[in-house]
Amino acid sequence: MTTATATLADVRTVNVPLGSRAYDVLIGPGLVARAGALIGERLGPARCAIVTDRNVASFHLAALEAALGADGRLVGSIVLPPGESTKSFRELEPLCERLLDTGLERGDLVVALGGGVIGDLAGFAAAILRRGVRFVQIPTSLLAQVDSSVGGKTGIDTPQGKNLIGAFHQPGLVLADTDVLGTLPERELRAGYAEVAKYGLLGDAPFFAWLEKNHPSVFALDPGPLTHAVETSVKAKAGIVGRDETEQGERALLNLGHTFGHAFEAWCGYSDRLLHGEAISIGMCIAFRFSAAQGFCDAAAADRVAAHFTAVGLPTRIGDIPGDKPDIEAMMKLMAQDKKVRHGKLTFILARGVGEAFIARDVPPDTVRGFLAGEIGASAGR
Ligand SMILES: NC(=O)c1ccc[n+]([C@@H]2O[C@H](COP(=O)([O-])OP(=O)(O)OC[C@H]3O[C@@H](n4cnc5c(N)ncnc54)[C@H](O)[C@@H]3O)[C@@H](O)[C@H]2O)c1
Ligand SMILES: O=C(O)C(=O)C[C@@H](O)[C@H](O)[C@H](O)COP(=O)(O)O
Ligand SMILES: [Zn+2]
Repeated sequence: MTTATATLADVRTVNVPLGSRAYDVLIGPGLVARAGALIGERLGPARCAIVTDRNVASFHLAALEAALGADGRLVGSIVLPPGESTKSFRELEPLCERLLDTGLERGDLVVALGGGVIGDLAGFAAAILRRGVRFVQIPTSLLAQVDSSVGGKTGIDTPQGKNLIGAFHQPGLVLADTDVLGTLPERELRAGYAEVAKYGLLGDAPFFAWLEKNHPSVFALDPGPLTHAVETSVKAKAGIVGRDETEQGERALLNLGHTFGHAFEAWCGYSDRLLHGEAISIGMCIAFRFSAAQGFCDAAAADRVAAHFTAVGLPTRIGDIPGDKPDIEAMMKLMAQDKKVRHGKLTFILARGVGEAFIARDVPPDTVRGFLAGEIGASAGR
């Protein structure tokens, strides 16, 4: 599914400025077919082990194997089950052993070909294999192209909460081939769009306004608007990560909607019932409604956010989650595991308006409990 006629002139490059660990994110068509040469130019003659999932493999693995096999650098491909539940200890252990069986050395490369699940899992395996081997991200979902492949957060989920076991481990290169999005299911495209909109909501009001107008072209995968949306997102993330790699401060803004959203995902058992992007769509709407309830922003801003997510077909309320409704005490327990908790206090990303998110470190649990109980109550019978 790559464009044979695409040239490197169509490719945008965003640098993630991390000193000795800086790397490029290439965005554009035809990158999978050129992966061998692009990796060779930037990372030298390393050998590669591909990690992917069954869905992605069925469309794109042969092309990547051909690209990496051409110059003899491919040592093997590992194909895992698709879905969030793959981001687990259950899959991590055999993955590490299979990677060791390929004989991959520290200077070699784990190549993650897939969405955020494969990127997070394979990146974490690379971080702990032989105490750290290099890795390359080839993100194949919209979510992975705009968010998870950039910034070095890797890890797995546990019943206690999302991404609670993991490491910061930066990739050496990211190849975001926009052609591969052509095979992504519509629901996954929508879920990834929630993270695109996040960049507008957290710090770029003009970008959010652009999305309100241009979202049909993004969903149609029109190359110009699609590349603009991916590049704007990656630039925003690269800037934040470059200033605060390990989330001591500003990086927490990228967590807008996630304290609520992660708790919903855990409640749903990390299943297809609720995708990550859907969970954070609801989470961002709640964060804006909560901000309005606390007097930080106008109710009109919260309405505007929900109206846009509704327009693109994303869920905005707890009542949009299929099945039984979350239990408030279970939610509070899950949110208490959030990695932003400091001295036992919950941290939320709230907003003064569209494009004006801020970090609120001192939100009293009872205020959150009361508000969220109201959101859950309002969803009853929906
Ligand atoms: N590390 C980070 O900074 C970061 C950022 C955001 C999200 N995440 C994590 O990313 C995960 C979600 O990622 P996701 O939405 O990509 O989910 P995913 O990896 O499960 O991919 C979505 C689905 O689409 C399929 N798919 C992917 N690319 C395809 C393609 N081109 N053609 C056909 N099918 C394709 C996959 O097989 C899967 O079924 C979550 O675990 C989330 O926590 C991490
Ligand atoms: O890169 C970041 O920083 C983010 O917060 C991006 C989020 O979209 C992503 O879901 C991330 O995995 C959440 O991180 P966590 O530290 O809350 O697990
Ligand atoms: Zn996210």
